[in-house]
Amino acid sequence: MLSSEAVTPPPFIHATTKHNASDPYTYQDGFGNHFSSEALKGALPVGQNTPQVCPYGLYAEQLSGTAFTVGRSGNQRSWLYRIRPSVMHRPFEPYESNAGIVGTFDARTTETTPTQIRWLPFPIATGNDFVDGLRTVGGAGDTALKSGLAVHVFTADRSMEQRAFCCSDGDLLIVPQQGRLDVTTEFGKLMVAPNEIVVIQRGIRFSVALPDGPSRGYMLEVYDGHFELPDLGPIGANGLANPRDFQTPLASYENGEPAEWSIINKYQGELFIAQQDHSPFDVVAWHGNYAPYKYDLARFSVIGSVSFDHVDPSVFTVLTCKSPHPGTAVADFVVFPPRFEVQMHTFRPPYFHRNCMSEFMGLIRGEYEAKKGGFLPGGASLHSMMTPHGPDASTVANATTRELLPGRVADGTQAFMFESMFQLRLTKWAVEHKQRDHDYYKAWQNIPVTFNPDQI
Ligand SMILES: O=C(O)Cc1cc(O)ccc1O
Ligand SMILES: [Fe+2]
Repeated sequence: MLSSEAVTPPPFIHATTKHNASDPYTYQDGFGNHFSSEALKGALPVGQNTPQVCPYGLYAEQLSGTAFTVGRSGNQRSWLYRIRPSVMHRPFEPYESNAGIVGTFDARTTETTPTQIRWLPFPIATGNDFVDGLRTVGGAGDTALKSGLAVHVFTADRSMEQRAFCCSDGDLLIVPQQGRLDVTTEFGKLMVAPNEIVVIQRGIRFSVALPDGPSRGYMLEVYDGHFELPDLGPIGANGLANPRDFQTPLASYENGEPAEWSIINKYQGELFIAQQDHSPFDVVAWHGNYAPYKYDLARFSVIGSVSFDHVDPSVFTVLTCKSPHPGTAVADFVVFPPRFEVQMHTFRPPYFHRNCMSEFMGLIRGEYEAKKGGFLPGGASLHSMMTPHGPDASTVANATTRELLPGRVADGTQAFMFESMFQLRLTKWAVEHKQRDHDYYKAWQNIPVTFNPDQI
């Protein structure tokens, strides 16, 4: 029997929906909705997108997230009503201040190895904002052909000031690990705490302030498609990440006073900068279904085995970016949430595995259930395609000898995985990083041989 003492309270759900339009961190709930939002009453044109003159003298601008002719169920676009059209900027020039962003993954710029790789926590460098503190760990494919993905980490101790970033190469899924990110976007503001994620789609301008000081996190970039909720199959209509828990900002704008702003644009894997004399966050109203959103991982409704065996981690998929191959993702964002474990006569930890997908993992907090040390918050691991991996020796020793009482697993922790059908190549920065743990292979060397042919 499960005694009440043995039960740790369920995870605390901290983000509450607010409907107070005077609070800039106010959200609209839902995934993939056609939202409408206006910061000034009457700013959204009624019944048409492009009136001859828009209310309040605003300019209409469409942001297309899919080709015009994509079918209705997949078509994504928004209409923005702004003080100035975003074309009012001076020409883009190469941006030289961050050479750590990589967008081509060939043998000249990157390296590869099938060895299991782990990094101890990436130290937070000083003097960088979110853009200058971005480093590409690895990736695959080609932005120009809209095929592939990149994995980045960021460390920053300065807010972006009068600087906006935009990624022309793909959609960004950002996972803060330390310190909240105060994200101003063209669509409004989002406050994103560790254990929450934010998705900012291709082309959307945003700026990151750091209300808690130094910050660190991970970023997945997909060069094609958009994130969607995974199908639920026999699970039914509810569970995993529920659509109503995704939150999109309400319109909020900065006034049109002249001020010098920089737009830093990642285009074809390279950074460019353009100057303009006004804030890019001058959108007074918008409508559409192409807009950033955040999600609190504590709201994930966990499915698992209640009888025996370890279920594949696909049941922990929060978001997926599908490829043309059914069931095979360009990238899945998977979490390992706190939950009950009740399986009988079962080796309960993540099983030993060789996968036809690449597995990049990070840790937001606590200790991952398969690694008792070495895999630390703010660090990362990569188990490449067909590379063997699994629980470390001490986890195996415990899992094979423990009494299988019902219990809690992973309380207070949150690990995640970017799982991809692509083979990742690593940047020199990642391969040569001083935090790379060259002893990682030792995690598995002391697994005892328990084979006994006379046992039965
Ligand atoms: O720890 C890992 O590498 C990820 C992982 C998790 C799991 O629950 C099952 C298999 C697996 O590879
Ligand atoms: Fe695996």
